[in-house]
Amino acid sequence: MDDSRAPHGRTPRLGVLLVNLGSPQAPTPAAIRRYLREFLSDPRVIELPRILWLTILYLFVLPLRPRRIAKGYQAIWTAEGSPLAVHTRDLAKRLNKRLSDELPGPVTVDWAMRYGEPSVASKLEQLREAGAERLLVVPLYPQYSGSTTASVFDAVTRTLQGWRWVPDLRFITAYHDHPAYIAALADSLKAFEQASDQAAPPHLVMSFHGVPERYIEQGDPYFCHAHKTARLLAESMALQDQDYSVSFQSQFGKAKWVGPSTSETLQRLARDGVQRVRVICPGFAADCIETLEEIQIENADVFREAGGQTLEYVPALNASDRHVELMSELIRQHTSGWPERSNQDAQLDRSGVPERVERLGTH
Ligand SMILES: C=CC1=C(C)c2cc3[nH]c(cc4nc(cc5[nH]c(cc1n2)c(C)c5CCC(=O)O)C(CCC(=O)O)=C4C)c(C)c3C=C
Ligand SMILES: [Fe+2]
Ligand SMILES: [Fe+2]
Repeated sequence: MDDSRAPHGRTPRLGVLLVNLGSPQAPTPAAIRRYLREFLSDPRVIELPRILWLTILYLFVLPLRPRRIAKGYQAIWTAEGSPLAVHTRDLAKRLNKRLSDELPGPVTVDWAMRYGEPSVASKLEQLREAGAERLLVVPLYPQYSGSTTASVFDAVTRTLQGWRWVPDLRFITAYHDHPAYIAALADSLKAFEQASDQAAPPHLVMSFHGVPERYIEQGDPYFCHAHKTARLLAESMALQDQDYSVSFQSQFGKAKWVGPSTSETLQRLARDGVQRVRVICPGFAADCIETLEEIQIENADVFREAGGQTLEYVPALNASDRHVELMSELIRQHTSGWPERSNQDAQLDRSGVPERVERLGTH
């Protein structure tokens, strides 16, 4: 059991951990297999009877899928690694600088991946070493889902179970309707519009990652969160019903997923004579295989094959100024008024402290 906290005398630090989903370490079948094994073994992600699912996973998914999707990862991979990891890292770096300048007390902003590297456990350990006695965990999922957000909660609390002295802990469960989030999305749409040479903006598709329909029936708020984000974004852009569609992408497995699916939506629009579409994926804080490959490459083909002309993809918030702005506002709101109960309070007036307390005291 780890039992140290910051040695007394050091100022207690606020630790902020941004957590994203995770990505393979390399765009190779072997690395993808390692990543999928961890990801798809999480019972929060696949809610099938364990033995049944593990049989499918080991007999079919892990032997076949990594090779099938490796090309997709190779198409989006950057010199610095997986886009999801690169953007998440850059966002954390920029936030660390910004909040260190702005917040009154010491702060460290860092990032971790729920699956793969850098792990939640290793980053929590580092924050503890740095004296972070207050900890704010920010899963980078605007819309809550048990399959994503709650799984980050599991990873954090599993690590803390091994600590003797746990930090003061706060956890952001969702920010799907936060005005700063909606403003950031609207701002990136407007910037995209200004850069475009077309007079009228094209039909907007708001595409969210899907989840199995059964999860929603059983009480997961994800579908409602996604629709609320879409409505608020449409309102802030003054869009009429016919100007935009809401759809769900990245279906996985045989179960029925929430719909309508993004590719069917694009086919329907093309059949209805829509020539140009603009796609935004508000549920993805950072670009990744699901946006850069599935939307920008695959679904652009789907749209053209159905008779459409151009699909423009609006990049995720990534490490942009508007994302830094949104995150610093969220973090400020969730940490303001957080009392500094700390080791410093425990620096007792030692007069009259019994010898045994003096000897064992961690103060
Ligand atoms: C943004 C929210 C996400 C939800 C909700 C979500 C649910 C969910 N995903 C799968 C299966 C897969 N997802 C994969 C990739 C992936 N998923 C998200 C986000 C959400 N998933 C991100 C950010 C990524 C990208 C990772 C990257 O490396 O770029 C994959 C891996 C790729 C593939 O094999 O197609 C799978 C598998 C399920 C089953 C699920 C809901 C239960
Ligand atoms: Fe996913
Ligand atoms: Fe996918």
